[in-house]
Amino acid sequence: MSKTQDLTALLSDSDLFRSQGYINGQWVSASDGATFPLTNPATGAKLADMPHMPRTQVAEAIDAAKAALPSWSALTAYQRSAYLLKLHALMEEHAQDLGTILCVENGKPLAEAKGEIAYGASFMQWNAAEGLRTYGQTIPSPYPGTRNIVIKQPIGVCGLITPWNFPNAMITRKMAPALAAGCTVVIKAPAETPLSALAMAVLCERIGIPAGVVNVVVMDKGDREAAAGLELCENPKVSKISFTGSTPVGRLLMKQSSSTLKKLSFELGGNAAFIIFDDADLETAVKGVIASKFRAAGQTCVCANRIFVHSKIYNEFASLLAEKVKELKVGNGLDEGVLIGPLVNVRGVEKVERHVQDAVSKGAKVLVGGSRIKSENAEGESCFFQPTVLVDVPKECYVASEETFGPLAPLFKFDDEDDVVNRANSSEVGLAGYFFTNDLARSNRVAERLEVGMVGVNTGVIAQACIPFGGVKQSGFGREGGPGGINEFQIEKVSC
Ligand SMILES: NC(=O)c1ccc[n+]([C@@H]2O[C@H](COP(=O)([O-])OP(=O)(O)OC[C@H]3O[C@@H](n4cnc5c(N)ncnc54)[C@H](O)[C@@H]3O)[C@@H](O)[C@H]2O)c1
Ligand SMILES: O=CCCC(=O)O
Repeated sequence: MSKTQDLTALLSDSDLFRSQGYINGQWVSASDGATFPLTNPATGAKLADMPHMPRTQVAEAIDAAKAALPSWSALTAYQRSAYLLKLHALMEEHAQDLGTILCVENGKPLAEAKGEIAYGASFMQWNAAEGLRTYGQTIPSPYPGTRNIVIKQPIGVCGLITPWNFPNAMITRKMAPALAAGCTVVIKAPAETPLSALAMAVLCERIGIPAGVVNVVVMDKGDREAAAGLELCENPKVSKISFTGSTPVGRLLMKQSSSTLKKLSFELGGNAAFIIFDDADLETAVKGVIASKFRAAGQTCVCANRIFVHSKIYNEFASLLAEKVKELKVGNGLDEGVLIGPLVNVRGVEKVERHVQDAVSKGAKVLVGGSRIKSENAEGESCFFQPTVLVDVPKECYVASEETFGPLAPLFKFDDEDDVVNRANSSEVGLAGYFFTNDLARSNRVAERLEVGMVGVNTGVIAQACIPFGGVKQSGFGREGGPGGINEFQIEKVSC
């Protein structure tokens, strides 16, 4: 029988732990009592039995959001901004508890989880301010005696579908601009990390956000998840879907939303190229790779996936990187000094293993790591994989074309700028790209040529609430954060 873990024992405010959904200001179980077990990926211990909600409850949440819309959208921008600033303050106050919940359900180390809470809170702060600046326009008219006035209005009820890899920040990145704009929301929490979503609902309830403005529905992966997606896409009361997740699910949601022609913004998968030119500062580049590749154990959409190193510095760079990667301590995210936690589930481990085995079978060599880690106290199968560096990786292998979503750094060799930019661009997705160089002219040239939405120049860290976040090609469309992020949740209306 599997062990259970009492998460409340780790919290100073145990009320933040909730294992029911939140609909119309009420904490509710699945209407038919169905549940699914939520487990800690580091230990396999059961954290809670979560509600496995049917489609009818998603429809109820949509009804609640629709009913709450008139009064929420009628508040002044200043009143909504004040709510967001309160949420920001509460998130900072409860960072330790929110970080602990996130660490235990997702696996990322506690310090990193608390960093995510600060990142998540920054979307509240940014959008509290942006909500005050959703300016309209007056446009000179060609007709005498008239003027054209453009105002911005909330788009309406928004369905927010988010992934498990940033259980807090992917929600706040959508919810904050939606609420600031005057929209109400139904959040479909990821099955792997519902507790962080529900803890945010607790904070909303505490600051008096009215019933129905924020709703959180929860269900396991599979049929009910697909039914929830169908309801959100097909229900005419929902005006907008904001989705972060994989490209295949994005394609499906787009198809499903065509019946009601919803406004969509999609932040989908990536396959970031990380290019190190021969004039780069190697110590800085190594730090950049570690930051980009090993954050969240390699489970971020903007992770370096294909690392291209100029042949003149290839061996030196590989050994510097290997030295640092060997030092990364792997373990339970609650333990002191741990920098790499488990992957979110065994499927994630199997994918990394498949990418390593495929590359090695085609001639790559393992410089560091390369295997699963057997975890002595884990129940069932271990979710830990060694941080890995592969060298001499051939062009034709899975890791060159698929997102690994794990702690695997494959080093490809290149000789020529044109060739490496073409290889970087030879992907059907285009979310983030990175390069390291000390040549200013090249820096401008390569940044413009990379077919992605975001470029890191001499840095492996790009995430900030104040910049437009999003991709091109099959990484999706729409931008979150930045000055335009709130526009995704508004319509422009003209009166002439
Ligand atoms: N571009 C970005 O900003 C960004 C950020 C984080 C993650 N991602 C991408 O997300 C992927 C990893 O996350 P994942 O495995 O959870 O992705 P996923 O697409 O399987 O799931 C994402 C969310 O969609 C839900 N979902 C799945 N099928 C659904 C359906 N039929 N209807 C409605 N909802 C459905 C899931 O429950 C989850 O809440 C990676 O590809 C990663 O690159 C992108
Ligand atoms: O996984 C994708 C989001 C990562 C980020 O916001 O930096």
